[in-house]
Amino acid sequence: MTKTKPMAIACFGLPGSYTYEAMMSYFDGKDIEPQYASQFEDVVQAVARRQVRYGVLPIENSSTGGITDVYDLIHRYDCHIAGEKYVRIEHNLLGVPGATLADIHEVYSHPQGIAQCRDFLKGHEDWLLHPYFSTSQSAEMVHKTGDVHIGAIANTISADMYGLTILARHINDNTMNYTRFFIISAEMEESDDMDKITLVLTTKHKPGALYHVLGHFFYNAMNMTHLESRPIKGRPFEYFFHIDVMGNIRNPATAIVLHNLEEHCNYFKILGNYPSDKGGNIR
Ligand SMILES: O=C(O)C(=O)Cc1ccccc1
Repeated sequence: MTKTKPMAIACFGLPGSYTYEAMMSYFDGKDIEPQYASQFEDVVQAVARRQVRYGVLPIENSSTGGITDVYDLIHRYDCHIAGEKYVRIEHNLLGVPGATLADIHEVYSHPQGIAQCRDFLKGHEDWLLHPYFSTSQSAEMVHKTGDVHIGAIANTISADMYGLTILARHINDNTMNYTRFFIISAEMEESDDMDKITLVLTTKHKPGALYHVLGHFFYNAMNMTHLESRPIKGRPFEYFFHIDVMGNIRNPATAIVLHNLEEHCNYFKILGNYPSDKGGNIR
């Protein structure tokens, strides 16, 4: 019997990152071979160069909003969205075994980790905060230093994986803290069970242009679930609009709405049609 090769997946961070959690739950039961990358761009590049089948990246947080550089990268590298996954984010302050909260002077984490724990960190204004590659890489780094004065903001999985202790538990400002992750691919995927569409477009330079774009969804009863505007490089105060709507591009009624919408845009691209995460993890 021939053995099939595991599916190569590019994952942001090191094992234990929140993106790792998203990957493990999205590909649960599948034979995967993860390749870890410290930078968002490395993940997108590996997908665009077809070195891996899929990439996994954070795209949006329920408290801090869109992780905007990821939108730009997916579009710039001509990648597509093949799936999404929501993960509950619970941050902790981790230190080396033997450290106490009073020992900590410096804290490392992904910028999202630091931004989501502002209230807790306000209580420790003397701490030096270091934005770092990912939460898991911060945990690994603290482990390597062996220094009781240095902490990392990360999840409990990273505490276990990198041999750290939890000095303060659940330190995120918002207890209902979720991040949405994208599963990206080089090719556009299509199937009948897909129910969410992500588009990127620019409007014509006319008053009310965005109003008309949004009106297409409203008058055709298409549920728009997200809108993100991103500045266009070299064109001050002009924007790419990234829009999520519910639907399947194989549905003739949906295809007509999208076609009519395209006529009203200067630029229009379907980034992906994928099965929405039914929010099984949101509680
Ligand atoms: O650094 C990580 O672990 C990531 O996956 C990025 C991130 C950081 C904080 C909240 C959600 C995602």
